[in-house]
Amino acid sequence: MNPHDRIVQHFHESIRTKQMAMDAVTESIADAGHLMAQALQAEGKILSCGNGGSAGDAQHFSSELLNRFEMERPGLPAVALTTDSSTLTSIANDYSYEEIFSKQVRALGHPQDVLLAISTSGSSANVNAAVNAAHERGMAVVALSGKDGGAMAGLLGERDVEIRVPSDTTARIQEVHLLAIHCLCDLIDQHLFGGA
Ligand SMILES: O=C(CO)[C@@H](O)[C@H](O)[C@H](O)[C@H](O)COP(=O)(O)O
Ligand SMILES: [Zn+2]
Repeated sequence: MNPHDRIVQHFHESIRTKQMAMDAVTESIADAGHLMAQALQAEGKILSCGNGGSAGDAQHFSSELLNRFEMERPGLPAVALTTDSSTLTSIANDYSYEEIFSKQVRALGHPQDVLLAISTSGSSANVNAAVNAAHERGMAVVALSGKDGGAMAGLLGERDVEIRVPSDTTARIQEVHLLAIHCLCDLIDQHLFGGA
């Protein structure tokens, strides 16, 4: 297939996935936005984590809370657990890669906080360990996943929200995750600061 046709195929697949996902995840995004806004209103913060492209999404989300999304408003408390290379490398080196997020959750997390756990497969051990650590700290979890939800789906409880993208393609799932992240930012702003 020539480059032009490959590009068109990616665009068509992405459009199709977003169309399909819209019906599947709208309610869960609304629930997650409400949960996060309530946490922030209660002086809580949002911790976020993920691997690879999802680490980028974790940082994208935290930056839009700390700085701003579209509305002029004060910064909101958020921490991406994917950025501090000294912390990440020392935990991986001294303990294991699986603990790079969970050890941070245990150090930073409080019951009024929320963890945004991002994994297209739902089977990344370090993200799932962070989910368990968040529960130990009494925190609620918003899971951004895909495929069959992976092992992460089985870790979630009543207070948690799962936003599972109905696709088996990692890149397509990530493209919907980013759209969901922007919806969450908008819902938080609307909930906390009203009107556009
Ligand atoms: O961004 C991509 C693929 O589009 C990759 O970097 C991807 O994030 C990595 O393979 C991750 O390790 C996948 O982890 P997960 O989404 O299954 O938790
Ligand atoms: Zn990617």
